[in-house]
Amino acid sequence: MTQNDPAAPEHKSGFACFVGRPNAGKSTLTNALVGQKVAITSGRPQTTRHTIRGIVHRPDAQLILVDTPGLHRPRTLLGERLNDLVRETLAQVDVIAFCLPADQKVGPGDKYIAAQLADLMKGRRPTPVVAVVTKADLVDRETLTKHLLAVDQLGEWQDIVPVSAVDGFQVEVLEQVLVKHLPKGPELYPGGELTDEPEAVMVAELVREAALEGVRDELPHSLAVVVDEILPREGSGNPATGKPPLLDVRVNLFVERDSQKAIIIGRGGSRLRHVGTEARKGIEALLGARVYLDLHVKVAKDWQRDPKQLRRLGF
Ligand SMILES: Nc1nc2c(ncn2[C@@H]2O[C@H](COP(=O)(O)OP(=O)(O)OP(=O)(O)O)[C@@H](O)[C@H]2O)c(=O)[nH]1
Repeated sequence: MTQNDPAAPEHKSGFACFVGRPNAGKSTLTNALVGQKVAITSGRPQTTRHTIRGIVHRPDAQLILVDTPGLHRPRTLLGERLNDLVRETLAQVDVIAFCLPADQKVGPGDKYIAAQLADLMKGRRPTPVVAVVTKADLVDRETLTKHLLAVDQLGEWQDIVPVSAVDGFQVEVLEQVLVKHLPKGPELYPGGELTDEPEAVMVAELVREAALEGVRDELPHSLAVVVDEILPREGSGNPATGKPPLLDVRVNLFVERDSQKAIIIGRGGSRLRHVGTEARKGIEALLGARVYLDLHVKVAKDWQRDPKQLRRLGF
């Protein structure tokens, strides 16, 4: 069947959104579907702060993935804002993928989300929900079967799909299932475009990822990263030869306490230098140019609880 075939199914397009408790594998799955690193994964809970879209292009469909922060019980003002953001997103998408990791029993966090989704499904225009059992590679067949049954009991899902983003198991099947729920429609984004996030947000995410690598405790919730400026350095680069300019990228890392600042910076600044080197590699790949990365660590006391600070930091 060709695209010009009158019997060919019409093109579909729309939005899918991933929800699930922190660390459920939402970002990794988004990346596996889109095939490029657009959302950060740091191995720590609640690191995805921004709604990042990846786009799956197919001849018959365009699937736009909205990767949200985990829907969780709010403990702080930041938590409440994140939940509002999630609910707003959920009401607007065409299909929701509820991620539940196969290597963890269905717990209170999952039940909380299931209850929220059940509420949403009672609405006038209920959004279909597909349950996705992630990290299938981490468990044996028997455990997976038991888990699928437990997930089935948890709510009224349109489909239940086990996947592994790491070995690719059933990732295509999931894509198929999500596309099935999209309405007929034209391409919403021109071909080839993988994300519509502003570059600055992606640069901030790369720095955040590098800064969180290997640090335990409170830090994931207490670190906000804001890109101050991205400027081509004067006199660098040569349009005639196609040599890209050197970019000066200035980034602020906000923590809540002096002790956290010390953790980020490390002894004699060694850790921050390492963070800079790691983040720079990703930013150069992203922007396709050489980068001079200037990192500044600042203390913004209790920023998670202060509405003014939250606004200033972009939440
Ligand atoms: N073995 C295995 N590990 C996975 C898989 N998917 C994700 N992980 C790991 O699980 C951890 C969490 O994955 P993320 O994709 O960051 O999870 P998330 O749901 O986006 O997390 P938050 O942003 O905190 O809500 C990371 O260490 C991933 O490498 C998978 O299919 N198999």
